[in-house]
Amino acid sequence: MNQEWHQLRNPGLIPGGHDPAAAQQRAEQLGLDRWREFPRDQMPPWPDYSEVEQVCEVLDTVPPIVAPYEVDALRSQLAEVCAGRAFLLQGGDCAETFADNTESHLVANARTLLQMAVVLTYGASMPVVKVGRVAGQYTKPRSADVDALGLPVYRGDMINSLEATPEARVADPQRMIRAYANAAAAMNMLRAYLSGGIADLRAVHEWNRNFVRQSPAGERYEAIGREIDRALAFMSACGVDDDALHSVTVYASHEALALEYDRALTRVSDDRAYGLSGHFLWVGERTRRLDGAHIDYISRIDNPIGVKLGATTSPDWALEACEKLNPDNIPGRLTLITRLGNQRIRDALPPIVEKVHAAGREVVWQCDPMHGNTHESSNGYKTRHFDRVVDEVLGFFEVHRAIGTHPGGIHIELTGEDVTECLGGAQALEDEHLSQRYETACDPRLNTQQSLELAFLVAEMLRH
Ligand SMILES: O=C[C@H](O)[C@H](O)COP(=O)(O)O
Ligand SMILES: C=C(OP(=O)(O)O)C(=O)O
Ligand SMILES: [Mn+2]
Repeated sequence: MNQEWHQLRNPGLIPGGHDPAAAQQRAEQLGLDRWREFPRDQMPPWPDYSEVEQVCEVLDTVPPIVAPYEVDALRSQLAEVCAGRAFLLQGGDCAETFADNTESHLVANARTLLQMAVVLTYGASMPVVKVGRVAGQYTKPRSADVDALGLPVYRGDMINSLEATPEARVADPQRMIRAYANAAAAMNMLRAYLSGGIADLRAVHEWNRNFVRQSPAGERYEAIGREIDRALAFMSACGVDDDALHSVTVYASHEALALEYDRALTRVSDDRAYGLSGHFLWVGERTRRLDGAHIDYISRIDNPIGVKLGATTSPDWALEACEKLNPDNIPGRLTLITRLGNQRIRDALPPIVEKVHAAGREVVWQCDPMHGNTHESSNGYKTRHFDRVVDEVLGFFEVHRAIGTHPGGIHIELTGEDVTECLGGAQALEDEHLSQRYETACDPRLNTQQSLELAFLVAEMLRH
């Protein structure tokens, strides 16, 4: 039975139980452990590597967080984005934490993502592929090894604790097991809830109507809100199948940073490997050296993958990354996530896009308007201004429209809670408001209102 199931959906997956010797042999053929030989930035300061290895032996045999056929489905959907026929919305916490891995937090984030997706679907008149930074976003690359208090820096709940004591900041490999358990629980809950009513299009639209009613900037968004009302009424009059409007797929993504974790959750088939710690894995700005461990690892798995491109990226580098990460030029395989900053995007993005495009490289272009727009507030908070976030997305659309490429998607750090971490937006948050609810474990996230406002603004950009 088990064997038939695998063969039906994934011809080639090792059927039935687990054969460590066969798996190891295939892993060697696929080079899945070559990353261990390469330079590795942001290496967690594990005090005792043998404990890491013991933990990985456990993770080697656990059931994966996601299924191979879902990974394949996401790649196909991203191929549609690549072809200009769909839009990618990716978002969630900068850093998930074990403490916040609760039903209410997961639902709030998923709901916000779905609300944004409805608005964007309408604005783009195309399907929106929804990807959460969820069920595994537990590691953080950092700019410095020590924090403001002189303690070893917090590197995400998979590695150490945010608590400000020297003991809590020691990297603890057992945390990978807790991260796995939390990721599995999150994915389990999301799958159930997303097909159990929270994604119902009419309910999601009703929440958006409330947003429009309550937002100080609501008037500006009323027109789109009313148009969506009419579209829904039309669909319902046509008898559009209720089920189709009731359930939604949200894929899971995280930064592939703690490579031991992602490697241990990689499963091998005869001819390919799936990183099953999440559907979509990306390599961050601080770990993207082409001769490094992270790029090598993601180059060998079959998932859709991404790489962040910061302000120092040259067009040649971007092209080389495409050749290395997507040698067969498979549409949907590679997403280039630019995070250049609103002041740079209009100058820095065109040569990158032109070079990659002229070479005929298939990529999804995605804009992360968060990480290039971070500054310190007058009262010492790491923050971002909503206007700069919006302006970077605007610049992204301008550049792609001018070149004739598809502005494929956005990548946002957000939460479905009313935190006060980013400035501006219709609530006009200012420096003095930041202390009210500054709850992030790492970077400042757009709150619910700011996220929805961004979605309405991007919908306007998509329509023009
Ligand atoms: O999420 C991104 C990075 O981890 C983060 O921006 C680095 O932050 P730091 O500069 O506070 O270390
Ligand atoms: C670390 C991140 O981004 P970047 O690598 O672009 O700085 C992130 O997405 O949280
Ligand atoms: Mn971040």
